[in-house]
Amino acid sequence: MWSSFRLHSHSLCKRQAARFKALLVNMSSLNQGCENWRSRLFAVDANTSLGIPDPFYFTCANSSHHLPSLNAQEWPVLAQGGSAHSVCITTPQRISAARLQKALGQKLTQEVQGGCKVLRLLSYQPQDPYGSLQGGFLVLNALSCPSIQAKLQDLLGEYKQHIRFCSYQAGTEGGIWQCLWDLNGEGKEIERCRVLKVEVPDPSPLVVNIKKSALFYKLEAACSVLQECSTIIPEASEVLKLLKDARKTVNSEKKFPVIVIEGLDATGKSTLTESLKYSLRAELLKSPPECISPWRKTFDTEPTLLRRAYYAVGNYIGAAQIAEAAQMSTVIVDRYWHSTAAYSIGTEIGGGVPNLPEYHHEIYQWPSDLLKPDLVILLTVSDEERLVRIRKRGLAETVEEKELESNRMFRQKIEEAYMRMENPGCIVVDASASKETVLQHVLSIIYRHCALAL
Ligand SMILES: Nc1ncnc2c1ncn2[C@@H]1O[C@H](COP(=O)(O)OP(=O)(O)OP(=O)(O)O)[C@@H](O)[C@H]1O
Ligand SMILES: Cc1cn([C@H]2C[C@H](O)[C@@H](COP(=O)(O)O)O2)c(=O)[nH]c1=O
Repeated sequence: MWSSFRLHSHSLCKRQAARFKALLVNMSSLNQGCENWRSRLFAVDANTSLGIPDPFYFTCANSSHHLPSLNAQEWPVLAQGGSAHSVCITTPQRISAARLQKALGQKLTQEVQGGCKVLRLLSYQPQDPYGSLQGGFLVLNALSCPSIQAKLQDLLGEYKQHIRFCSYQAGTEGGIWQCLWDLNGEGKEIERCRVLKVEVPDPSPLVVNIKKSALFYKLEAACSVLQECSTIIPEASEVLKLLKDARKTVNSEKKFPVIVIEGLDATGKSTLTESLKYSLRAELLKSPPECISPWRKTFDTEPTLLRRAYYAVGNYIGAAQIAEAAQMSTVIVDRYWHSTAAYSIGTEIGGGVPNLPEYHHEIYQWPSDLLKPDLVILLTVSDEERLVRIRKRGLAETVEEKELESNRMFRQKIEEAYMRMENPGCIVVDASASKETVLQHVLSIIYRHCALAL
């Protein structure tokens, strides 16, 4: 890195050379602190609507590193005269970091328009992927726009204590350099390092992110998020209080079967579960449970970490109610863990089905401390039929439901995630037939699997 800087400095004019000297002084004082930053592994998430169908990965190191340098031609945006900048959120406190990620995402997409792509960026230290994960963004500008850096510095100035801002430049030797900027005052370059090629890493930062902040495989993990945010979102304490109450009378031995009905919205779950309730004289429960639904809107507008913790805790409150009800009758549940998992995975992995983690991956497994149903039915209908049903129904939609309506790839990804769930897996039922035919089909599956008399 040092020799490359020296080579580079030959062509610098006097003023630039003076600035460069100051930079080296800065670097030596910052070298210790930047060691961590330099070896980070970055994942840029796919975003089909922005024309990035697959995630891509890179790392940064000094020039003596053995990995091949990323060639400017391999980052077409730079090769074609565009620009690239990254923002990494360094706040260690996860609730603040999650809120900052959401606020910055909205700000960047609203304010940097005109050929700019704002992509989700995740990075970690390979020696400690879970402890060092950081969120952020990569801003790609296809057009040559010299003012973009100034605009970003201006936009990000107020967050300077909590972010690391970098620009990317094609070097004279054909490689790419990542330049770390100090956002104080006019902003100045502090350090630069080479951008190196990385194949798909294991674990992928995208999967680490799911396990850390989008899917909770233990009640304790989801509760600690709600506890941490209860000072800023009082509703979180209410949810925890209801959890405590619900679990006071937990019955672990079920006497009657528990049957879950899953599927994308408007596939006919409510219609079917109401009919099953009547046909089987069953108790009908829904996720999230009614007692916490007054706070659903609040959590739906919060960042992923908080929103998913709410749904996760909802499953455990639901589990206590299911266990109680299963003492007296068959229980039908409209959505449960599989919805929580499929929507989290489908939302947190960009692009299409090929980007999902492979079959039997740990993220498709059931949480060990959550009551398991005896049977899970997944309703599927064609895209066309589902849209007809949504329009006929005319209810308000969540952001995801709107996304599902407009984005076929997103729909396929969530449905595929449902199908990859294991222990228990889903039995897929084509629900395009009439309501009565679907009911009879599902009843026959229930009788077969749950040994109920016809
Ligand atoms: N088999 C069917 N054939 C035709 N229409 C149906 C069928 N099942 C349900 N519908 C209609 O489709 C619409 C959506 O059904 P329903 O509300 O049961 O879906 P849902 O899966 O519960 O949706 P959500 O998850 O969004 O609450 C309703 O208008 C319903 O009457
Ligand atoms: C239970 C549950 C729901 N969601 C999201 C997925 C959809 O956007 C809506 C559907 O809810 P509806 O009450 O069936 O209309 O909620 C989720 O993300 N995670 C969950 O656990």
